Amino acid sequence: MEKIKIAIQKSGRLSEKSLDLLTECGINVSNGNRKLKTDAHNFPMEILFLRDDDIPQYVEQGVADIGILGQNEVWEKEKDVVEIEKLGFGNCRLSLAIPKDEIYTGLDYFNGKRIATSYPKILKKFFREKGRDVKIEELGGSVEIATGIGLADAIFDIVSTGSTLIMNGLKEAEAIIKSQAVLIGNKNLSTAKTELLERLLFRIKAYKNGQGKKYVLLNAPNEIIPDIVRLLPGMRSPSILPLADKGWSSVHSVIHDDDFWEIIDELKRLGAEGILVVPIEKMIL
Ligand SMILES: Nc1ncnc2c1ncn2[C@@H]1O[C@H](COP(=O)(O)OP(=O)(O)OP(=O)(O)O)[C@@H](O)[C@H]1O
Ligand SMILES: O=P(O)(O)OC[C@H]1O[C@H](OP(=O)(O)OP(=O)(O)O)[C@H](O)[C@@H]1O
Ligand SMILES: [Mg+2]
Repeated sequence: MEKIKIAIQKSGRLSEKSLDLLTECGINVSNGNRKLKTDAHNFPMEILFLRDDDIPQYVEQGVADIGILGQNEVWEKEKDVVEIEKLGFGNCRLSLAIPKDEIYTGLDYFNGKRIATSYPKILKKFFREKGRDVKIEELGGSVEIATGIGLADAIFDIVSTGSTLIMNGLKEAEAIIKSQAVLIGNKNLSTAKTELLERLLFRIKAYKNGQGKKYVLLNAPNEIIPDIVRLLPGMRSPSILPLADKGWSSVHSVIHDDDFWEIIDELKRLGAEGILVVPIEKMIL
C-alpha cells in the first residue's frame, strides 16, 4: 500500500507541536530512538525528520509529499509548492529591529544601512517594493547579536514575545509580516497520495474546529429559553431537551473562548442553572 511521506522539523520550535498534531489526528509515531525516518503505526504514513530550511526543497522534489513548517521558510525558499492548510501554531512575526537607544524615524531610517538576517529574499523584496536601498548581511542564526558585534546597523528576524530583542539591547522598529506553521504539499501527488492527504486534512480540520471552543450544557426555565437561544447560537442552533422537571429545559451549545466569560455572566443573569462547560476535542462540521 502506498504511504504518504510527511517532513517535519527534527528539533526546534515546531517539532513537538507537529508531532502533537499528528497524535491529535490519531496517527501514532514513535521517535524515541532518534531515527530520522519512521513509519506511523496506524496510518499509511512515513515521517521524515529534517531541518526546516530543507523542507520546501524536498517537498518540491517529491522526496517528501507534504511538510509542516513556518510560512516564513516557505516564503524565503520560494520553491514551487502549495500551501494547503494553516495550522494555528508557531505564530510569530518578521520584524526590523534597531539598537534601543536609536531614534526611529520611519523606513527612511534604513536607507544605506546594513541589516543582518536569515531571510534575505523576503527582506530584499520588501525594500525593493518600498524603494529603499539597504545592504543585507546574511546570517544562519543568532541574528540578534549582529548589531552588538558591529556586523550590522539593524536586524530583520523572527519576533514572538520580543524578549530576545530586549535581551540583546534592541527594539522592534517595524513588524513586516506575520507567520504561522502551515502544511505544504508537492504539486503532483498521485491519486492514492491525494486520497491520503484528504484523510489527513479531514482530521486536521476536525481538530482545528474544536480549538478555542467549549461545549456548554445548562438548565433553564422554559420562559427564558428564547433569550438563551439568542445568546447561544451554536453551530446550527442550540439543542433544547425537556427536563423531567416540567417547565424546565436543558440547552446544549458551542461557544468561543473569546466571549466565554461574557456569555456565562449573561446566562447566569438570565437565570440559567447547572451550567456545565466541557472542552471539545474534535468537531466535524
Ligand atoms: N519565538 C518563536 N515563537 C513562535 N514561533 C517561532 C519562534 N521562533 C521561531 N518560530 C517558528 O518556528 C520555526 C522554526 O524555528 P526554529 O528556531 O526551531 O528554527 P531553526 O533554528 O531554523 O531550526 P532548524 O534547525 O530546523 O533549521 C520558524 O521558522 C518560525 O516559523
Ligand atoms: O521574541 P521571542 O519570544 O524572544 O522569540 C524570538 C526568537 O525565537 C527564535 O529563536 P529560538 O529561540 O527558536 O532559537 P534559535 O535561535 O536556535 O532558532 C527566533 O529566531 C528569535 O531569536
Ligand atoms: Mg532552520
